This record gives sequence, C-alpha cells and structure tokens, in this order.
Amino acid sequence: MALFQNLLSSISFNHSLNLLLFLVFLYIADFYYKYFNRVNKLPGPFPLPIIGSLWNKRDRYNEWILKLQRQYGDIFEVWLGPTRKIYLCRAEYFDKIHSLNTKSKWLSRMRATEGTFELGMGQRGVWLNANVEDWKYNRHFFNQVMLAPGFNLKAVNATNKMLKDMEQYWTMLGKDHPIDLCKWMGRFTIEMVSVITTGKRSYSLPAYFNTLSTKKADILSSILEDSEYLIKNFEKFFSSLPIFTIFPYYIRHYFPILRNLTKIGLESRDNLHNIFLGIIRERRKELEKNDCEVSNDMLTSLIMANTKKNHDKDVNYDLRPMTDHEIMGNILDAFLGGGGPSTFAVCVITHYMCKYPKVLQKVRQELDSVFGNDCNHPFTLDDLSKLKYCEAVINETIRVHNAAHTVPRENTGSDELLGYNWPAHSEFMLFYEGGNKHPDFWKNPEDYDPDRFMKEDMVLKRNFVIFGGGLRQCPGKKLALIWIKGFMATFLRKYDITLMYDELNFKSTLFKSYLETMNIKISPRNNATLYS
Ligand code: HEM
Repeated sequence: MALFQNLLSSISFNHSLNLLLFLVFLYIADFYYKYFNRVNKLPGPFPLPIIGSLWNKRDRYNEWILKLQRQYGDIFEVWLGPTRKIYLCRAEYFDKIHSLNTKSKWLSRMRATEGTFELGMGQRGVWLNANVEDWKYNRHFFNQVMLAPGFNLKAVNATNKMLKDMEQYWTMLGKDHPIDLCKWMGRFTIEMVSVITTGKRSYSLPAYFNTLSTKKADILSSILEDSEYLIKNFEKFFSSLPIFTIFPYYIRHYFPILRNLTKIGLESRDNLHNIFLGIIRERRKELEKNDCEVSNDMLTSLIMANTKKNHDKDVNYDLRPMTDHEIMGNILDAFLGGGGPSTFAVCVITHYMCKYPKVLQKVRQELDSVFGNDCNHPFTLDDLSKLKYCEAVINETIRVHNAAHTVPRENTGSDELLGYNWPAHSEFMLFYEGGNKHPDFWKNPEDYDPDRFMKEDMVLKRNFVIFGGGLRQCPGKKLALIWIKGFMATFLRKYDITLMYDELNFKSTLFKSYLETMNIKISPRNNATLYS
C-alpha cells in the first residue's frame, strides 16, 4: 500500500497529462480500428468517438432518422457512442425478423445490459427480458390472458366506466377549465391497466381531479394517497429507464446527478415491487381460502395458470405455474407498454380532429349513424367493430405520428439478413415510421388523409406496420383499439374541442415519440356550426 502511495506521489502533473493523452489516444485508436474493420460496412454519418453519429443530429430523433433514410436509403448505420445500430426502414426488410417461427434467431429485443437487470426488468416479464426462452414462457401467459374469451367484453365495460368517470370530472372542473388531455389520458390508461391486470381500480382519475379542484372526489383520502404514491413511483421508474439502459454501472452509481437519478430509479423499483408483490400474495390467499369464483383479470389468470385449480381444458400441464416475481414482471410490463403509445394516439387524434374539420365531420357522421341521437349510450364491442372510418383515422394518425416509431431487435445467433451475414448480437432498429412514410408505397406520405385506409389497397396493407409483427408483436393491440375508439365514441360525438396551442409540440427519443402536455377546452357539441 505504502509502495503504491509513494508511486502515486512521484507522478508529476506532466506525467499524468501524458498518461491521460495516451489513454485518450488508445480509446480513439480502438474506436476507429473497430469502425474500419466492422463487418458489412453500410453508409451512415461518420462517427466520432464518444458521441458516435449524434453530432449530426439537429432535429427530433424520429425526424433525424427520416432525414438519414432520405440521404442513405432504407438500410444504414448509426453509431450511438461505441455501439453500432443498423436501421431498417422498409416493411419488406422486417419480414425475416417478424417471423412466426419459435426457433427464429430474431426473437431477442436487445442485448442484455446489467442496468436492465438492476432495474428488475432484464430477468423477468416480456418487454426487456434478456433470456429468449424465459421470454417465451412469460409471453405465453401474457397472450393467454389477452386472448381469453371475455377479455374484450371486460375491457369494453371498464373503458365505458372510466371514460364516463373522466367526463364527470371534466364537467365538475367547469367549461373554462383547461384540460391537459395528455395527463388525463395517462391517468385513464393507468386505471384501465390496473383493472385489467389486478381487477381493482387504481383511483388515479379522482386522485388527479383532487389536485386540480377545490371540490373533492368522494373517495377515501387514504385510497387517493395510495394511488398518488403508485403513480409517482411509476413516473420515477419510467423516467429512470434510459439511465439504466444507457450508462454503465460505475457511471450510473458514482457520477454526480446520474447518481441521484439512479437512486430514485432503485427506490421506485423497490416501492413498485413491494406494492405488486403485496397484491399478488393477498390474491393468492384469497384464492386459496375461497376455492373461489375466479375473476378474469390478469393477476388471477396468471396465479391460476397451470395449477391444479385451473380446470380450463386448454391448460398445458407441461408448463409450471408462475412465481410471484414472474407474475409481477408481466403486470409491470402491461403498465409499461400500455399507457404511453395509447395516450399519444388519443392526443394526436384529438389534435388532427381540430385541425381537419372535414375529417371530424365524417367521424361524427359515422358515430351518429351507429349511435343515433343518444349521446350517453355506452358503446358495445359490436358498435366499435362498425366504426370503419374511425379505424381509418386511427391508422392514419399513428402512421403519421407513431409513438413506437422504432423497435429494437438483435439476432441471438449468426444469420443472413438482406444479403449480409450478421454475427450474433448485431443490433437492429426497425424504423416503422420510415416504412409507413415510404414514398415508393405511400402517395404524398406527409399528408394527413384517413381516406387512404378506406380502400382495399393491398400495397398499403403490406407496407403498414404500427404494432410490430411476428411473435413479438404488440400483445395490447386489441386493447389499445378499444380505448382509442371508445374515446372517440364518447367524446367526439358529444363535445366540440378547442386546442389551446398552435403546434403539436411532441418530443422524440431513440424509440418513442411522446407529449408532455396538451391543453384543450371542451363544450357541448354544436351541430349547427358543424354541418353549416
Ligand atoms: C396505440 C397503442 C400501442 C402501440 C402503437 C403499440 C406498439 C407496440 C410495438 C410497435 C411493439 C413492439 C412490437 C415488435 O417488437 O414487433 C409493442 C410491444 C409491446 N406492447 Fe404495445 N402498443 C400499443 C399499446 C399497448 C397496450 C395497450 C399494451 C398493454 C397491454 C401494450 C403492451 C405491449 C407489450 C407488453 C409489448 C412487448 C411485447 C414483447 O416484447 O413481447 N401495448 N407495442
């Protein structure tokens, strides 16, 4: 130890500087050695050490990638720091990755990082589970719940109820009170995911209402405090996710600012785990005690799956039952996957309905033809299936502004793709937004035109991807459509909406586009102005 201290004290400032310069030189040499010797050299912005290609980025992330697509074509590379990402921007390029083959080498979401493990996601659930076999096991149960008979009906009933509640709170706020649609929809999706996964409300709508009004929702304050606690922990958990996926352990834990954000992420992880493990254990006890009437929420289905108590004839006794931690992983992923993209879709649809009154008029004509004059009539699954023009509006809106503009995938074994041989763990970015706006397949791709989805156009169908594809495609697709169509059916047939801003001020990061806030005002629908 003393020898080491003597050695350190004998190093002069000049020596340290030289050592530092030497290390920087080594880093740069290593970076460019790897760059110039990479396999399958593709075009893309020339990378700089540390920042990679990011020096070239001047726009929102999705807009930058669209620009690179125009410049370099439908397959190019971008360096994020020392990591090479291969961007694919054309629907046919996704085909092999979207395979339905369970033995496919393209089922992994992204390379395992110790950060996602520390956050408790790399080892469980479906979204970031780094072990493909484990992902298959979890995804099997996730699908089973979402495809169960009765699931859609339950989702429709709960959506009707939550949207009515939200409407009541908006009415109580008064007609001049601005409504931050983004925040309200965020709360709505948490209520919905909570009911669907645990069978219980989160009360996040009344809890939010109470923060805005002097009138108070008639719910016990202890319940609302628990609800706010849950929401705040989810917010902290989600916002810390990039820190755990991008920064290595020592930088995350010891670098000022990042250190605090890491601490917040870990605290929220522990709090969420405590909440959900508590709920799971309580439900297990209830189920054991009652030998009960089984409700069809996700939690009960996951606890009962592959147990002797489950008398479902489809049960697969080869698979073992799930542990509490596995169940928790799936439930947390439903919260993680469900809220953001659906909230974004509802907000952007509302925005376009205000900017394109002719489209709104057609939406309302369809809603009126399905629901008649009764503005308060709850919608059924059958009603929603008749809303073909609303579906075209949803498709066109998500085509133009997709919350999930890019999805990552890696190959678990070396394989051929698009004429190149890729070593295992090459990192691909499926840029769905690029495919959905590709000028070879879409006429005037930047125009907002829902009518393009009203024709039987096989070329468009072939080139349109919003929920991903193959075995990893979005399991919440049907649920999201129920929420979004339900929102349109409830609010657009009944209210006129005014935007309290000019431009849609969305943000865009590596994988997602999102809004932080979107203020609107609503007033009862004025048919006279609409059809004049
Ligand atoms: C408009 C709404 C939505 C959009 C645009 C959307 C889009 C996507 C996309 C593009 C993927 C990746 C698919 C792939 O890798 O090919 C995905 C995955 C996923 N989504 Fe959604 N989603 C939406 C709503 C939902 C909802 C409501 C849920 C709630 C259950 C959900 C849960 C998930 C989960 C858990 C995954 C990960 C699946 C896996 O990796 O196996 N999503 N979503």
